[in-house]
Amino acid sequence: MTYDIHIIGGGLAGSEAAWQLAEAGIRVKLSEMRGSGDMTPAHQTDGLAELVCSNSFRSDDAENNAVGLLHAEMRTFGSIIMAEGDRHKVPAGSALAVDRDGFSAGVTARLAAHPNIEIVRERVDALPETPAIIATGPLTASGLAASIGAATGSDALAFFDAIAPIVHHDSIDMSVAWRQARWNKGGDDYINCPLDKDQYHAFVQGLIDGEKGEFRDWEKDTPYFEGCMPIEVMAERGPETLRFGPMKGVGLDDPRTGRWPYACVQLRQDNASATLWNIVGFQTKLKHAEQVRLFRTISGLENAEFARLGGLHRNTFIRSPELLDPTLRLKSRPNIRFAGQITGCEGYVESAAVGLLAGRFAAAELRGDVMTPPPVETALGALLHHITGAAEAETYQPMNVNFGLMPPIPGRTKKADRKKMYTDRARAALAAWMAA
Ligand SMILES: Cc1cc2nc3c(=O)[nH]c(=O)nc-3n(C[C@H](O)[C@H](O)[C@H](O)COP(=O)(O)OP(=O)(O)OC[C@H]3O[C@@H](n4cnc5c(N)ncnc54)[C@H](O)[C@@H]3O)c2cc1C
Repeated sequence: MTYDIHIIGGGLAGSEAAWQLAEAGIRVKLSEMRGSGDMTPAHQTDGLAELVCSNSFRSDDAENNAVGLLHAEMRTFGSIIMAEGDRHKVPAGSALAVDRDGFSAGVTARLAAHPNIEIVRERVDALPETPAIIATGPLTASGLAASIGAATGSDALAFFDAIAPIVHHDSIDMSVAWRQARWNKGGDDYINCPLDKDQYHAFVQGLIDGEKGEFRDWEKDTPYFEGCMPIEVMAERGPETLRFGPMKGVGLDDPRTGRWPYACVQLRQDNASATLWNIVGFQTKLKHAEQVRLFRTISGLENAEFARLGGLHRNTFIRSPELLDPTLRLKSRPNIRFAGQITGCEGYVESAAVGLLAGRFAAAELRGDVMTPPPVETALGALLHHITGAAEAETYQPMNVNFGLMPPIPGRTKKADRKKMYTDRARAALAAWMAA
């Protein structure tokens, strides 16, 4: 097939960009290196849009949370990531969590069946001269990363990211663990494993003393990704840090005591058949044997069998505010757009959203249409401004986003009031932008 645009990388961003372009009638070549003998350190399959760690797209609440609003806006534009996410949803309270294999298979099948898309399993080692979208993510293969470095003239920024462990359900002792969502929001979607005071402090000490993976020289000065911080790094910040983070006991009623536990570990369903559960927020760089030993000190997990253990990887992304224009084009080579986490945005949903924007901008350009970026009042616009470095960048906090973090609106002091105003303002701005 002859094509109008080349997309490199079939992750969340590249898949979404391909879909948006193809739906607009543009012919797309989508190059993905997995399936051709190459692999990244975090992916495990050849499927497109593979989720490399958690199976959650975070809050789906469009009234109270900016990520939820981002979901809603993406659905408005026919997002394939949201459509397949909704189709493969698993219970997770007010969050949208998905069966990762079903989700990835769904995205792969729909892209493969689209008449305007050709998927080629190949690694690309240089930036193309023709119109292209680079969506190779934080684990971009080294040849292309070098080519990007040469074209941008600036050093790539690197940071660490970690993977949480996954447990087989039938190895969890449900006479000790129990099903409940915190504050009962979302029924019994989570499995909870309680820790008493002694157990908790011994666990924290075990994390601090535990043997960790070695750093290589080139990795030593790389900072962590705040939203995916390894538990042992949190433990090192203070004995109570985990108890106020992923090991919070509040809002969880242990049926054996009738009280909230001192600390608690939560597991979230990871596949549709509910045979696999991931330990929420338990990304780690502890050595595998150490992980097994320590996690089995948690009540209910004494005999846990692990489908996957935690891990740690270095990520790469470009300094997008300096390098990209407001429609995600590389300023020095406008035939190239960047999308997804390689732009420095963090999170599955954000990566897909930037893919959606890059796809729509490219489609408009190839058709000869003018397309203005979405206004900053919308969730998509706020994210775009955050990436391209516009003045209002702080209106979108990529991780743990909620409207409470946004700047106060004069005269509106109550949080609920502000949330409603932001939501109403975002909806009006999106409608006006779509109509223009
Ligand atoms: C270890 C790790 C854990 C993470 N955990 C979470 C999490 O729990 N929750 C969350 O919301 N976000 C998480 N993220 C952040 C982010 O959301 C994901 O990285 C997300 O997958 C980014 O989407 P993407 O499309 O930009 O990149 P990816 O999904 O990584 O897709 C990029 C694709 O490009 C391909 N590729 C790379 N180089 C080449 C090349 N030269 N030629 C052809 N193909 C190439 C890769 O094989 C891959 O399929 C994590 C990131 C990492 C690295």
